[in-house]
Amino acid sequence: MKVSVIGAGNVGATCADVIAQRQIANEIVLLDILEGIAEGKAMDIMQKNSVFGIDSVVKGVTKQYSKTVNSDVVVVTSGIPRKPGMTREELIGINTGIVKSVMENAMTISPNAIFIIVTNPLDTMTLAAFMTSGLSKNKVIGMGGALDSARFKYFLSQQIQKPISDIDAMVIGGHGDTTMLPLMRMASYRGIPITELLNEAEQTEVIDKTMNGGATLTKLLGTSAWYGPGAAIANVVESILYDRKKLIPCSVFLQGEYGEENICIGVPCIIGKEGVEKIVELKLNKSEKEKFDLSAKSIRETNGELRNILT
Ligand SMILES: NC(=O)c1ccc[n+]([C@@H]2O[C@H](COP(=O)([O-])OP(=O)(O)OC[C@H]3O[C@@H](n4cnc5c(N)ncnc54)[C@H](O)[C@@H]3O)[C@@H](O)[C@H]2O)c1
Ligand SMILES: O=C(O)C[C@H](O)C(=O)O
Repeated sequence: MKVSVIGAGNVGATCADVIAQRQIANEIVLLDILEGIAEGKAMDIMQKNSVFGIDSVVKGVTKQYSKTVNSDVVVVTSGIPRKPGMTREELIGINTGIVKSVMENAMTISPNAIFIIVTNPLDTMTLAAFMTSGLSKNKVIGMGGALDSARFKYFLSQQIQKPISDIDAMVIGGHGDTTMLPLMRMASYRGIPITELLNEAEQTEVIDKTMNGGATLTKLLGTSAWYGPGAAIANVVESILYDRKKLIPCSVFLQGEYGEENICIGVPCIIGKEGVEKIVELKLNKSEKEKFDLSAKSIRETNGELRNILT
């Protein structure tokens, strides 16, 4: 099984490393436009593989799309990350052109691949990849909700002082500081509703921390995060390659689901060998639906800018 990762920066290289370490794919190609960076990171990962006796092969290339031929999954991590104080939406100008050109180059050489878009602003870049590629909607998956849900679980575990693996929780909506919708009503600790364990103020605190999770890390690191993102991408890749049919919130093109159309936004999806195999429609209550609608409205505003850039 072959995975290509386009953009060998912090997130792309970490994702390749996790995929290799967990032996999710036997062949991983890292590609970047900067001379030598992908080759160097691939060599470093291979030397780490040598320490642990891992046989997944990681190759690094500069601009050589021919090496990505017939990939089963292509991960798009190319693009500029935000700096402290910025929003993800501010990246739209430069990242749209990058995502468009990467899709053009990668899809002709891997006609059967499923694409995972990571570049920010995530929901709008997923729409850009979908619109400019002409691929079917099941083959273009935006990774945002998988990471946001991981952060939600982390902050819940901190608040209730219980292990992360005992917590189940999901974030839907946009992958933006103000557009995320952490579903507190559905979060649980081993089946016990979290709403029975935390008072309203504590719940609000966890929601705020989750929504600002990316911004908090960007402030601490001076650039955006990579360990959580790399792992969250690898989880989506694994569900596709092994047809695990995991329920993962992903940004996908909606045509009527959740009352929305012609937009990519985070919703729970069954992810398997066909990519997005099913969109699961949760019964949102009035307040959740209002927040989801506001999230979609805000993404549409950014999508308006996208249409201006693309025309
Ligand atoms: N969706 C998410 O959950 C999530 C999480 C983290 C980061 N991100 C986004 O992912 C992107 C990458 O973040 P990062 O921290 O790895 O940034 P980075 O700067 O470390 O790496 C980006 C890499 O992309 C490369 N690149 C630029 N243009 C390219 C092109 N046309 N073809 C191939 N490679 C190209 C750069 O040379 C660089 O190596 C950013 O847009 C960031 O906001 C999204
Ligand atoms: O916060 C960012 O800009 C990067 C990414 O979207 C994240 O959530 O870590």
